[in-house]
Amino acid sequence: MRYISTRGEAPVLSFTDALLAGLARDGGLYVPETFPQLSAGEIAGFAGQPYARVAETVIGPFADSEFEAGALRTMIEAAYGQFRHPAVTPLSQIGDNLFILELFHGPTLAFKDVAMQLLGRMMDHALKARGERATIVGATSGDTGAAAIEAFRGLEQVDVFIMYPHGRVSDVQRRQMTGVDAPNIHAIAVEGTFDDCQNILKGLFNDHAFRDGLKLSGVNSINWARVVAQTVYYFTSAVVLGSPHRPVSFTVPTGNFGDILAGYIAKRMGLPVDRLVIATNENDILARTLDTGVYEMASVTPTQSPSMDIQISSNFERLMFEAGGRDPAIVRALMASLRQSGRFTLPTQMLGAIRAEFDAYRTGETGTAKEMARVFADCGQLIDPHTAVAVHAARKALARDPSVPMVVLGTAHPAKFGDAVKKATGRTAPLPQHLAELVAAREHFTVLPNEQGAIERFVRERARAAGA
Ligand SMILES: Cc1ncc(COP(=O)(O)O)c(C=O)c1O
Ligand SMILES: N[C@@H](CCOP(=O)(O)O)C(=O)O
Repeated sequence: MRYISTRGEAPVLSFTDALLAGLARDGGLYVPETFPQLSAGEIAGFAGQPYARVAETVIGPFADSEFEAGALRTMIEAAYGQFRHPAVTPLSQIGDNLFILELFHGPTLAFKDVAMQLLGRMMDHALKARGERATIVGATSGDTGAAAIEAFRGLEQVDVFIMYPHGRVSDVQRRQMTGVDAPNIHAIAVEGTFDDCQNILKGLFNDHAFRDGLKLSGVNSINWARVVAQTVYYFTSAVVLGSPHRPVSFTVPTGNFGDILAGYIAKRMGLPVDRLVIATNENDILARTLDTGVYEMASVTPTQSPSMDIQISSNFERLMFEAGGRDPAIVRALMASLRQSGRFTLPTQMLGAIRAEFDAYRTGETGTAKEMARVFADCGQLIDPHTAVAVHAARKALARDPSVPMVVLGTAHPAKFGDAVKKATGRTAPLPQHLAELVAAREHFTVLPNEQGAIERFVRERARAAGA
């Protein structure tokens, strides 16, 4: 399988090259040249299979022969052996035809672990095979950073630099990043928002001298391997609910658009997905875009679901590429407009193609808190504020078509957002023991200004790949 850039001006790469590259050199995102197809029979065969077996079948065609025989299976088994639930991503039911897909049973209690546990192993494997080192940079609103630090800490081949918005992540999220004392891990508190961190991240990749000198690599969902690993749980959950004989819809709490894009990819691979529902908090740029056709940035409002406090939703670019008939010139023009004026208008055909697959709903702060309280009152289940945003949206979507089962992606454990959960429900979700110890540990982090130059200097001084 070969990978092309959404902007059409970067080298075509293999899976492992795209894995190690992160962002394409033209500023675009890598996508596969074609989507592998799974037949109804193959999907039906997933019923009763362990998660790791399904992962091997779904991910295998994207990476095909790039790992030596048995290596992908070994990495997948090791990655999902880290999860605290035997089903890896179990489903629970909270209402008529309404289900939560629990994606938070990994080491850092968020859906990011599902992809990151595998990504860490694949990168380490590829780097060792090439005898190379890499400098991994990441931008996080809290969860990606913790998952990356957990997956990469102590690894010989990589140094990891994670930028997070100073003062805008939950206490547990911050301590999961800053409580790790490992020589290859660097937590950077940037004086800005998550969008600022992500802009700097893209700036680092677009500075080709810096990028090449440091052998830069990325673990955000701009990395295609992240998205493909997240595709697996759409298959496992839909099959439990009767697919491929029955369509299933999904509602996804959305920020950078990686998680819901994975659902779209699953559909393109043959999974009978009915609707894909984008759930946003008050930072509702995507809901506005689907409504009006205009993607227009506004300022970021801090909310109790901080991981979705975002205006630049990177993976929307991959969807625009698909919905625009894979024409990179259209994507380049729209992204240039965003850079210049903070907005773009989707061409009519592209907007129509997106609306044919996606719906979008916004949930405000009061609705989020009420939803946490309602799910607790109805089912005795604590859910985190990101999941609550999505349950609220899912109820609206279900009211329009109650006949299709709706799966809400439960993206974080309630204990990660203890204050918001307690305020809404009066209850405390206890942290698992291994995290209780970590969040009590001494914190290690550096506060830096919201300037690409300052981050470049910091990374250059500390990265072991510098000059390698
Ligand atoms: C808990 C949680 N929910 C939802 C999201 C949004 O996911 P995505 O950025 O893939 O849209 C994030 C961050 O990515 C998150 O950490
Ligand atoms: N909400 C995310 C933001 C980055 O998302 P990613 O999926 O692109 O890594 C976070 O928790 O950091």
